[in-house]
Amino acid sequence: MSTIREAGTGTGASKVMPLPARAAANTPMPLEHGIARNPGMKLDLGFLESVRSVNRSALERRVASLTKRRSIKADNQAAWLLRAIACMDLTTLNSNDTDERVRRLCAKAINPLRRDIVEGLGIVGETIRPAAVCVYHPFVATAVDAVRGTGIHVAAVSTAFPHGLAPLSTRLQEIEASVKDGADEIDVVIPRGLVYGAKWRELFNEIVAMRAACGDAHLKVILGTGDLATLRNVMLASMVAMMAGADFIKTSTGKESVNATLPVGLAMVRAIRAYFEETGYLIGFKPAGGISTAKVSLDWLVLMKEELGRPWLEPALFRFGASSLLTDIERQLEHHLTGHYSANHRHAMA
Ligand SMILES: O=C[C@H](O)COP(=O)(O)O
Repeated sequence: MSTIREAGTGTGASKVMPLPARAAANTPMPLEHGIARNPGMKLDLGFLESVRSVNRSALERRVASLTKRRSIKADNQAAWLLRAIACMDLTTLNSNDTDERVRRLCAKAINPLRRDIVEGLGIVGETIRPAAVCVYHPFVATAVDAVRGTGIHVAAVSTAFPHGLAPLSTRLQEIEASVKDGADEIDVVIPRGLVYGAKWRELFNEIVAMRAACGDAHLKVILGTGDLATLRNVMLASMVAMMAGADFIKTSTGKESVNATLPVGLAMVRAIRAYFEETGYLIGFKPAGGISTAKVSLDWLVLMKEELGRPWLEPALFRFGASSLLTDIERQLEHHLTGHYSANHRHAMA
């Protein structure tokens, strides 16, 4: 088996998005020294009003060209799939979650691939693990305990996930409780009604308060894009979240009838680019919900590389929110090595 090349080197000559002069002047810290945390900015209603409409068919055409044109094969594909694991928030968000299930999820995160697959790929001794496990608040302490010392983060879905329909004070208390229990990252949901009513200032103020409640924990803002009706709403909600200090913007809870789709993801990625051009800050992106196949994960990675560039193939700026993706990636890697697929139950999850 030949050495696996680093993911991100094999789909062509895409460059990191050029740094515009204005952003270059504002960029607070070069990438090689880490990514400066987005401090947010004042709510710019003028900018929001200037966004007229978003051309859905142009986004769909762009997605089609990216996913059809790019074909990632063999060793190169295995490398990209390992990259997908490293950029994963391995998730369990079920009504029947238990401490025991969360411990099993964490055990899988610590050893995401079977030993024979690790040996076959020639990556013994390399640490390839999901960036985080993602759980409901009551399981944060259990997860923190289970992954202690591994470098895996614990993300908590707080703020009355998945609907966000509790008083703001209750939602802020939930964030504070998750942080107290040791969560490194907090995934919050926005009340979608604030978007329908174009209550941008109220939405902005809520997210500012959530960011304050997070303290040092990183804030991922879930838009629930399947509920937002228009791509313009998706763009505007993305901008408001970033202006309010989001570290990441995230598509979906996994509980909407439509979750992460590539064209909607592209609209959010373009909003990240616009925010970068305005402020110089790099915001992370997390598609989540319904991403369950290795093939689709490759489409998302290609989209990130082509639209934003190499920094967005790192867990600091890109995550999949996924409960079953790891199972399919492990199956595909086994197929890559043996030419055979095994049953899903041979790749035990939580
Ligand atoms: O945030 C993550 C999602 O809830 C996971 O959704 P999924 O179960 O469809 O992978």
